Amino acid sequence: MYKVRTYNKISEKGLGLFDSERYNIGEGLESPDAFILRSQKLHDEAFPDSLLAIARAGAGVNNIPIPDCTEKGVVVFNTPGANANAVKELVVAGMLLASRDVYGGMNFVQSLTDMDDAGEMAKRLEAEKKRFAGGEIAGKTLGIVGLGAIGSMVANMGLELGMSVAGFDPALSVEAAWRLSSRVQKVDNLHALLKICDFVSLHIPANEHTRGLVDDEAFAAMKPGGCLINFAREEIVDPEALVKALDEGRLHRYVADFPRPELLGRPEAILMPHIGASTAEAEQNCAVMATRQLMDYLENGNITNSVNFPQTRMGRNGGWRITFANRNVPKVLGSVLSVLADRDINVIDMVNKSRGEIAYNIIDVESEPGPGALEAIAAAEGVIRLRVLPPKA
Ligand SMILES: NC(=O)c1ccc[n+]([C@@H]2O[C@H](COP(=O)([O-])OP(=O)(O)OC[C@H]3O[C@@H](n4cnc5c(N)ncnc54)[C@H](O)[C@@H]3O)[C@@H](O)[C@H]2O)c1
Ligand SMILES: O=C(O)[C@H](O)COP(=O)(O)O
Repeated sequence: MYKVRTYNKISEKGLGLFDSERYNIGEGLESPDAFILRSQKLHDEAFPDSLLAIARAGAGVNNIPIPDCTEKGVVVFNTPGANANAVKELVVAGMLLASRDVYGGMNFVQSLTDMDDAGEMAKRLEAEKKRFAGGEIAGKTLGIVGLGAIGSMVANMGLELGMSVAGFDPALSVEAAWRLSSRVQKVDNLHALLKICDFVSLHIPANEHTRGLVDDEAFAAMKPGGCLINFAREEIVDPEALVKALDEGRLHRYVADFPRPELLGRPEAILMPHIGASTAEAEQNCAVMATRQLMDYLENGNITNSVNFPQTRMGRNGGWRITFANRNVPKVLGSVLSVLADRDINVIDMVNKSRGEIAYNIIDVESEPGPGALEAIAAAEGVIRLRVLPPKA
């Protein structure tokens, strides 16, 4: 029986895929094989020795201590693209809210509780509506920082809304490039992008390279009166520089999914409580993808969409399956194969993949590897984590 500890609200559409005969799923389970979670911060949590994998039902993994996981051989998965449409749709809402005072206008209407004559009310609305006038987004320039799963969708959507679109991404993946319209102008540095855009939307991960990326210099480079949209992560925007840019009127609106106390009460700040991925569809997509990836890893050792381990898959062929993670240095695989050869354990098929300092292997063998073989493999220099899985048709 595998044990999967859950955190946060994970859609039942995903959790329901775990077969209750083989999986025990729940909050606070002791000695879990895996965690499944959303934004739960794990940096201060002790990891049980039993932990093999963490599935993040979502995109951002800055809530997980990835280097520690890698060191311990814990595979971390995320669900690329599964919530991208939900974020894209909220970016449209953000741009509209930044351009027109929809929120102020609605609040004004709801404040007229003392009026009971429809005719009088209509006159008052017509007289006051000029206070809530705005601009259109068609014809404006939208800049996207990060053209991955979300950024590429936002870019294409900008074109459909009649905007000019420019994008900056120094590490654009081939798949993202295929998704992107050829009408998106590629810009080769952040400040050049900021200079030409009326709206700038951030779609990059929070990491050591992006923390504080939007700083005083970035705000100074921005087109005066521009709007910044942040559905990526709070820490990408330097808070002091942001407040200064709003105070000086250089930044017209800050639309963000990550409110901070100093922004409360400021009409230029349009703030949401981290709801970018909070749609039924996105929650289901993420939970289903995370669950499938986790089950395939626990039952077959296959790795799909990991953020710290190489993509590694091999079909089952009836044999016993040995999987192990190792430091990516010479001779480790050779030592393991020698252990098997010395015990006349025949290899049916194998795959060896590496990613930076880590390597991962799947070796299918004809006969069950006994405790002596497994002890010798686990003791081989460089081996971090070993598993053995029974045959499966
Ligand atoms: N508000 C929400 O609810 C919500 C929902 C989903 C994702 N997110 C955030 O959005 C981020 C992006 O999500 P995604 O699914 O598009 O991820 P993704 O991995 O598909 O795309 C990220 C892109 O950013 C690029 N990039 C990285 N560093 C960059 C830099 N310094 N400058 C320019 N480009 C850079 C990468 O090359 C990649 O193409 C996530 O990491 C997460 O933090 C927030
Ligand atoms: O990175 C993500 O996928 C988003 O920030 C969504 O986070 P959530 O799953 O906690 O809503």
